[in-house]
Amino acid sequence: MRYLTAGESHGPQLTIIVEGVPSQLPFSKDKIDEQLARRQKGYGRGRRMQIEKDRVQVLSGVRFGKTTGAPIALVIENKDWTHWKKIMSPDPHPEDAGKRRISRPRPGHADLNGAIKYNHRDMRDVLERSSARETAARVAAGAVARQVLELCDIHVTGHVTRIGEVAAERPTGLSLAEIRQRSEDSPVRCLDPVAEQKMMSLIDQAKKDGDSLGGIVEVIVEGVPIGLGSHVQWDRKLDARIALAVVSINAFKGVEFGIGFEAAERSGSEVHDEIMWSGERGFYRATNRLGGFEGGMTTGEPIVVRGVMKPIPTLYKPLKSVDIDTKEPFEASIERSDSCAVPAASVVAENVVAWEIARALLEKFPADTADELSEYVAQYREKALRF
Ligand SMILES: Cc1cc2nc3c(=O)[nH]c(=O)nc-3n(C[C@H](O)[C@H](O)[C@H](O)COP(=O)(O)O)c2cc1C
Ligand SMILES: C=C(O[C@@H]1CC(C(=O)O)=C[C@@H](OP(=O)(O)O)[C@H]1O)C(=O)O
Repeated sequence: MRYLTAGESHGPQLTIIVEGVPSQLPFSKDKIDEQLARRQKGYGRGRRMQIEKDRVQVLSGVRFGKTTGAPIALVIENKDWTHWKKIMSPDPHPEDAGKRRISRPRPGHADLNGAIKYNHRDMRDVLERSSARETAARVAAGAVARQVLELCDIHVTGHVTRIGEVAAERPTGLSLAEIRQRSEDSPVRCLDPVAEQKMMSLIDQAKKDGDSLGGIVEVIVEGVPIGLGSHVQWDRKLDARIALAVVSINAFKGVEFGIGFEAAERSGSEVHDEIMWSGERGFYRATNRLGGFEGGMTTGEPIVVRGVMKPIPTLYKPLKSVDIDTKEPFEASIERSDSCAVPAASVVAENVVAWEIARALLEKFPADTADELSEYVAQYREKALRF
């Protein structure tokens, strides 16, 4: 499977083309809309989310509720575009062109590097595409992948484990359904009600101070067969591909699996997951400290991956920067902005991870139809159990 996205933050729409989805897969537009709606929520989002109401249009590759095997073209409209038609016009000499030219780069955003690289004197030509509006498109692609995963009884969920200085570990023993429900009920997608309140106050304070906050999100995937990904070539290692997908989310700066960076502090006997066997389960692990991966392949234990998001770069609080025209320093660049988007980003993370797993699943079990795929997976699971 592969996909491409196109579209600017204030252009008419986001466009997604998804290819490689098997035919005859029951396809639900509502399930995509559900993921898009989840991404729009979250305490700390700015005014743009009150304008948008993301819904997908399915333009190809689906007929009478099932995939045909052809490329699936999806569109998400930007409602805000009506206010930006002139500024975003593709015409050579649009009326008002240049009126709102941006010459003041924000530290932490793509503005300055993109302007120099692509020779744009109006940094809108950079920020429109570097905007995390594009993550709506990635969520739509991920929501298609989730439908492939559901067919094979693989389920993905996520939650927030930190915002700023407030951490909230996942209580042990929660089922995936409970994690999903609790994070769904929380405005910051956090599983701990005490931490939730602290996170919300912290976001209120950051907003008041004209500042922003980052955090950490965790994604958990259950039902993954042993052996997705491969040790034989660097770019086939599935943990590495998931790491790329997570760090490619706007403002994400790092990723870890299982105990992650804590592995550096522990000795081997406190890190590696001992191998067990039972007739009922086949091979399994006593613990899951490595987060579901060894040798770039899934171990069959839940995949546990965390990503760290830096604070949002657009601030009301002045940060030093230099105007690209006058070369004079200035100290404030006021733009409408989110103050914390970690809860929304956890939904993006779930969906980009879902995409990578579905892709790896179809690499291990190449199938033209949904039936073939579920049959191959079931056969393999049986074989692995008897190994
Ligand atoms: C869901 C989401 C919403 C975001 N909202 C904003 C925002 O309102 N303002 C902003 O400056 N950056 C926002 N960002 C972060 C920027 O898009 C990101 O920092 C920028 O593209 C630069 O890329 P980098 O941080 O990955 O280097 C958001 C990120 C995500 C994932
Ligand atoms: C539009 C979305 O996120 C945007 C991401 C973003 C940025 O710079 O990344 C800036 C803001 O948009 P605007 O410039 O219109 O205020 C966010 O709201 C979205 O998530 O759908």
